Formats: sequence, structure tokens, C-alpha cells
Amino acid sequence: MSQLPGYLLAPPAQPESAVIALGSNLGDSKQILADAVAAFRAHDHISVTAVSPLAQTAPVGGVEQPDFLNQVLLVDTTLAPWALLQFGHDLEQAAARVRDIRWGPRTLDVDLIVYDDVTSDHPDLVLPHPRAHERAFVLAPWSWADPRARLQGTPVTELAAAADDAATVIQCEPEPPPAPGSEES
Ligand SMILES: Nc1ncnc2c1ncn2[C@@H]1O[C@H](COP(=O)(O)OP(=O)(O)OP(=O)(O)O)[C@@H](O)[C@H]1O
Ligand SMILES: Nc1nc2c(c(=O)[nH]1)N=C(CO)CN2
Repeated sequence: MSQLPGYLLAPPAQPESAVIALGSNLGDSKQILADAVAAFRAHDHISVTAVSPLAQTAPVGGVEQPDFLNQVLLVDTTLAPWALLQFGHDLEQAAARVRDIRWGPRTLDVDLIVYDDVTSDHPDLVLPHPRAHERAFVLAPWSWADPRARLQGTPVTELAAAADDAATVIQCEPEPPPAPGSEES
């Protein structure tokens, strides 16, 4: 790997905003995503400012596989971009992710979509994420979490509507709270 530039490695003096996309289609995807969100919330250098509803989405990329659950988190962080991605990779490891088929099934995928206005073409961390602008499975939940979001100047709502997979994205209702008296003792 070629050396990472300093601006991907240097922690910011003040918290920066970032957008993180989660995906899962192997194992107990709902629980895996809930655990990942909890881990982001528990990190000392990450403040989660918004969590999208879950999206059920058809697989993109040509590999036959089950539907995904996707979700987007908005965070403020004092981690450098590379450290934030590494934390995501740690969570993928914790979820026992196996990297075998490109765009294949996975217990957990954590992608860094944008980090402040940083741009990078380093292959180990491309910013903004090079395929996010064409993926409704990222853009739709992002727009639910932040209806005013823009990606490189274009409203995320517009990009989401124009994406090839737009029609496959279904917003999952938030779980209703358990009915009084129905909890197991
Ligand atoms: N913005 C980014 N977010 C996540 N990974 C990135 C990013 N830019 C580059 N990468 C690199 O891409 C490599 C492959 O990542 P990953 O296995 O998550 O890809 P994928 O989910 O199968 O496909 P895709 O990149 O299309 O989402 C990783 O080694 C990672 O370092
Ligand atoms: N619906 C959906 N399709 C995908 C996804 C994903 O998270 N959701 N991730 C991929 C590789 O990042 C490839 N295809």
C-alpha cells in the first residue's frame, strides 16, 4: 500500500462531521446493525448525532444473495478519517466478516461516505466514497437521517431518487415499544 497522506492520519483539533453507511445480509442482520450502532455510540471520540431508520434493499452488484439491511449514521468525531475507517473495520472483524466475494454477502460492512469536506483518491480510503453517489441503499437512509444533506453540492434526496436501485429500497418501520405487561419476567 502506498503511504497514506497526512490529512487522512491527523486527528482534527475540533470535531468534524462524517457519514457512515452500514450494511448486513448474513446472520442476524438487525442485531448486528444494532450492535454496530451501539459501538459507535460508546466510542469516546465519536458522537452519534443521527441514526437513520433501517432500509431493506435488494442486492446491488450482480451477486445473487439475500436482501440487505442498510442504515446510515451521522457522527461528529475527533478521530482522523483513517482511524474512523479502522474502527469500522474493527467492528466488521468483531462481526466475523469474511472477505471473499467482491460485493458478496457479509455480516457487516462499514463504509465511510464523507468526512467533512475531505477528498482523497488513495485506494485505501477514497473520499467521498466512490460509489455512494449512485447507491440508493446508502443515499435513501442518509436522506432520511438528514433530509437537507448534499453530496458534492447535489441534494442527497435527488441522487437517491435517480439511483438505479431506488425502487428496491423499503424503509422499515421503527420497532414499536413492547405492549405493557408483555415483557418476559
Ligand atoms: N470510503 C471508503 N469506505 C470504506 N472502504 C474504503 C473506502 N475507500 C476505500 N476503501 C477500501 O476499500 C476496500 C474494500 O472495502 P469493502 O470490502 O468494504 O468493499 P465492498 O464493501 O465489498 O465494496 P464497495 O467499496 O463497493 O462498498 C477496503 O480495503 C478499504 O480500505
Ligand atoms: N443492497 C445492497 N447491495 C450491496 C451492498 C449493500 O450494503 N446493500 N453492499 C455492497 C458492497 O458494499 C454491494 N451491494
